[in-house]
Amino acid sequence: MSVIEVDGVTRRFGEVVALDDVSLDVGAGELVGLLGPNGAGKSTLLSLISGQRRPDVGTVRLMGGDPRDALSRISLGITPQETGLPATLKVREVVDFVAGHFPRPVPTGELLDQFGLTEMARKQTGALSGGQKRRLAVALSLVGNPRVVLLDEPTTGLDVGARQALWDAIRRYHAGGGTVLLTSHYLEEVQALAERVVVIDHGVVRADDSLDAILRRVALRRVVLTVADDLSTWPGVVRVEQVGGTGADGGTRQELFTPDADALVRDLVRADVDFRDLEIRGASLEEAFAEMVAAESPLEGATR
Ligand SMILES: Nc1ncnc2c1ncn2[C@@H]1O[C@H](COP(=O)(O)OP(=O)(O)OP(=O)(O)O)[C@@H](O)[C@H]1O
Repeated sequence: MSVIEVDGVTRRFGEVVALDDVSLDVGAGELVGLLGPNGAGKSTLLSLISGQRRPDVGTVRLMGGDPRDALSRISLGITPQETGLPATLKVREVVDFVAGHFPRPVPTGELLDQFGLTEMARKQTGALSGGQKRRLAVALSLVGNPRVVLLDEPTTGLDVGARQALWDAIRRYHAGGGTVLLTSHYLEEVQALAERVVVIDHGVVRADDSLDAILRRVALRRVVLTVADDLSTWPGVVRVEQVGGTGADGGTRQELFTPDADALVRDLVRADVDFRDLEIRGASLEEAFAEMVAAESPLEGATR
């Protein structure tokens, strides 16, 4: 069953075409990563799915109904990019307040526990750090026991530990049958969580496929080894990146990009090149993304 159905949707803001004939179907229980550079149209798409805006052309269905109808949204949780929390309410009070709007909320204590917020339950939200506020904002999207959640850059601004904890919470929700559509500028976040990736750029869907299939589109493999020789002009090596300093034996850790890792390794062995600690890696989502979106795309530095 489709939880989200976006069919031939165009949305303009004046002269700007934020979404251009976008179609997207998300089935129950899917975890979909929506990836795109700044201004690609991701937030606009989420705002149409959550009924905050209407498309100019095309249709959007949420749980089979009109997302502008409150009944369709009863099964929806959402964490927007920026969340305004009432600064003088305590964490527990905010959770209770939001829970009060839903027929089957997650018990407040349980939710606080899941998101590591128990110790700050009595703190006013105005006294929380940016990362704690973000955790609370994502927790609030799940308080109503939703069947689907829309997370707009859920872990922006979080440190590594807090991000991992949030990923675990998202995974748990998904493992329990929940449907997730998340946007992220962190490619490793999409790679870590999503089973399916939708790449959007300039309002157009550029790719919509399983994470594995998207990664397979990138032809290059990475052969990582420590070697003293300069292999940048070796046949079959497209590019070399140095990934570590020079060791006592004169060897440096190098990453060789090649279309055929097997052939390259066979050649190196045949030529008796003295390498060690060989590793072969597939493409990263970052490389796949760069191939799909124009080189001058403003996503530079997106893997912060
Ligand atoms: N309320 C608005 N008024 C005018 N233009 C808007 C409005 N909201 C979005 N836009 C424009 O629509 C396009 C898509 O914006 P959107 O916020 O959906 O992109 P995004 O992919 O979410 O970007 P980011 O990653 O920076 O959050 C941009 O060109 C943006 O300037």
